[in-house]
Amino acid sequence: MYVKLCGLRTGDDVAVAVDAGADAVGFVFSASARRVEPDAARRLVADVPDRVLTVGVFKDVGPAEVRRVAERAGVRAVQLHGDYPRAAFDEVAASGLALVRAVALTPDTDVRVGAFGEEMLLLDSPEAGSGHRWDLDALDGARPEGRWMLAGGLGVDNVAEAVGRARPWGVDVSSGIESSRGVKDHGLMRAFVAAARAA
Ligand SMILES: O=C(O)c1ccccc1N[C@@H]1O[C@H](COP(=O)(O)O)[C@@H](O)[C@H]1O
Repeated sequence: MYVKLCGLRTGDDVAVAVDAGADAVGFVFSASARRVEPDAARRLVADVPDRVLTVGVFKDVGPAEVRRVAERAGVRAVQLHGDYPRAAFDEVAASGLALVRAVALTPDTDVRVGAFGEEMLLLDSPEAGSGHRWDLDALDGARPEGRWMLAGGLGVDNVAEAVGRARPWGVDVSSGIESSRGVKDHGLMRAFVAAARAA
């Protein structure tokens, strides 16, 4: 089970995520209580070993700005939330960044992993980063195959049940590992990785 911990903001957050065995860590560059400045993220990214993927998270930000911020921060991948055309993905990928396509599941969602050139697909709630669950029954008949992550209101207490129902390749979490909005709880971070791996 691939595990991404998102919305990290401090050096201690990063150290705990790496020590807990996260596969990927996310830094939010869009409007959010979790937003970090690119230069601050660059200092955090410097302490992440190569085995852990660093992901910049963007919502409704144009491809040129995504590239500029991602390159400034030094992340290796970007996660794009919003109504991006295929050309925007291609423009970002041309700079060598790996892509995570983040979508909410609707009847019109293209759930084929790689349909927009992405390495990973993220199925999230319609309100990204809200901590809200979504109806996993919607996956019946629309379940992706391959490298797709489940997100949206996951936490230590429900990740096993959610994985059992959705059968994702990976999971992604932000709100569920916080003590208050934007403040990571290091005990919950460790417990989440363990619970996801045991699921
Ligand atoms: O966390 C945010 O504020 C955020 C802002 C803009 C785009 C995405 C954001 N968060 C992403 O939401 C999912 C899961 O969130 P949660 O566990 O339900 O809180 C995760 O991929 C975050 O990167």
